[in-house]
Amino acid sequence: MIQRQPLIVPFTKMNGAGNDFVVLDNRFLRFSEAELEALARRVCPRWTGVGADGLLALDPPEAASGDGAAEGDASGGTDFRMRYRNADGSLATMCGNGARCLARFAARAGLGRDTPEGTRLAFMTDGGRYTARVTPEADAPASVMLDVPSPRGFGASGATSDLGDVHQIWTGTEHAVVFVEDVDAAPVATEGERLRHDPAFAPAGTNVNFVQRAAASGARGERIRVRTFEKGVEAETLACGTGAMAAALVARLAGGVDADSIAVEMPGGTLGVGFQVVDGEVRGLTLSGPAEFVYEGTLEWWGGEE
Ligand SMILES: N[C@H](CCC[C@H](N)C(=O)O)C(=O)O
Repeated sequence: MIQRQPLIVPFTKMNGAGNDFVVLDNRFLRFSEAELEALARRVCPRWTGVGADGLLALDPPEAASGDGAAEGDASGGTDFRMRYRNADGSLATMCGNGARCLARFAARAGLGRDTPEGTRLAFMTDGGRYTARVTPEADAPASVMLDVPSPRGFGASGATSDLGDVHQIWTGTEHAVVFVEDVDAAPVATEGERLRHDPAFAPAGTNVNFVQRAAASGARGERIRVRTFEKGVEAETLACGTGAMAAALVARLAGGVDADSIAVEMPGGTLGVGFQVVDGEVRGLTLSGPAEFVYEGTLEWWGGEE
């Protein structure tokens, strides 16, 4: 059917440490996966759209039978379903900063359970079931802590780089990690893009993180500096949550950083990564940091492809 009037779509602009998103309340809008893909390509470009690294949609919770990945958690209910599309419309199984922003959006919409420490929420994603805690609205600046399922697939990637070893780890989505002396001088655009397309990561591809360990020798190394080239944005972003976790974990497992709580400085802000390593296994992984509302607006949507 030819649509003669645009649909007026309310949206919220948010960011987590500069990783920015257009957020839709899809409980009411009910856009399909194909529509969300097309919408992401329409609204994420910075000159002709709103400008964002990705599109987030808050969907109603799925029936319990759909929550198969709930990891045997007897209390496996969820408050909502997260959908995420990269700026180019591609699906990412997880976005750490996006999940933190969507948790805050959901808490403000009245979802979750209020406790003295803030609002607790559970939600399903394409990367499994997550829980989050959003600090009370009165406690500015707001911070959101995400509890993250254990990472997988840590090891050598098979890709090579003149910069050194290329590690890989899955923290909800695909990540490569390369250590550098000076992250400010790292060739993020060129070497990041090359590794993103390296056959070792086909067919999914990978996000690529350049990591600088704490400079001072003798320091316990609780701080690292990271810049990330993101697939699906096909550029460096100001911060990446799953990338911060990948960088912190590889720094701990292979980078000589002896800490279970690592501050990850990214160009747009600092994210906190916590975990324990028990018998070589990572447990209790968390990601925390800011999640901010920027503005609300309305989009004109003509449907489908222009
Ligand atoms: N910025 C996101 C990652 C998006 C993942 C995406 N670029 C992909 O894997 O395709 C984060 O905070 O984790």
